[in-house]
Amino acid sequence: MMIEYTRYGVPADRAEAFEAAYRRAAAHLAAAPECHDFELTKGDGDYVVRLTWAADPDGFRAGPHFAPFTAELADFAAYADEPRRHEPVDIGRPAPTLYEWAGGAEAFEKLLHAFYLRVPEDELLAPLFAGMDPHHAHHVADWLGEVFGGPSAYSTSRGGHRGMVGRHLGKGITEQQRKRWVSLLLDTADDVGLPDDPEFRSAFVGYLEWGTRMAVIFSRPGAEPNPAEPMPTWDWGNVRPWQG
Ligand code: HEM
Repeated sequence: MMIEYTRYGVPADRAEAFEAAYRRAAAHLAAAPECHDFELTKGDGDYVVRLTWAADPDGFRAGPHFAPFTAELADFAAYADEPRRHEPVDIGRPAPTLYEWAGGAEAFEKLLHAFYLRVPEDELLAPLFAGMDPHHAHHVADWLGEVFGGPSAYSTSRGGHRGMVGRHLGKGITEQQRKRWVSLLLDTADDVGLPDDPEFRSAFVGYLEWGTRMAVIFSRPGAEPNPAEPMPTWDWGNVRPWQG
């Protein structure tokens, strides 16, 4: 993840026009898959833009969203300093990751092994998984662990997001099968003792809803997922158990 900061020394009488221009420019950032997040902050006499890139920002500069983005800001380019590139520095976290809260690799292995033992017994899911790789449970445990803030095990060994998407192509997963996958996994989570506090479970279910709906989309005939899409990462939502 790379973060870019750009300072704009905008004169007070042009501040309103600058904010309006950035609001329009932001639509092009939002549409660019390389841009993970952005923020405009205002100080005493200047603005600072923070752009957080999920992928190489040079990809954005070579892509279709760059020209309309810069066009919106053309009148303000003279006020901009050179963008400064930063990388996050690990200074520890004030909070556990979802991965740590769940119980780490061991918890995900236990969950997925129990889940895929049940899958062949399920009339809706069994046909889809009939030719399943014998290490499937372990691979999905690596995937979930990485998404929830654990080590990059899936990216290192199975090709990251592109690898996972490729293994759903052409599977034609139905909405009924998706719902069953989620409900069977949640039942299994209860049975293996995954944390059941409301905060953890709401974040966990949030990811499962998103991830399974994406899996359905990737599995449709003729689906053409974007190979540049980065590995998703999931964090706590608005509620955190360790804050009491
Ligand atoms: C959050 C949702 C999901 C996640 C995280 C997930 C994760 C994965 C991963 C990581 C793989 C590749 C494993 C490998 O590297 O070998 C995979 C494959 C597969 N997934 Fe999913 N999946 C999800 C949803 C679903 C759903 C809803 C279905 C069907 C109901 C499904 C059916 C399959 C099938 C059939 C394969 C290929 C298995 C094989 O033949 O080895 N997935 N999934």
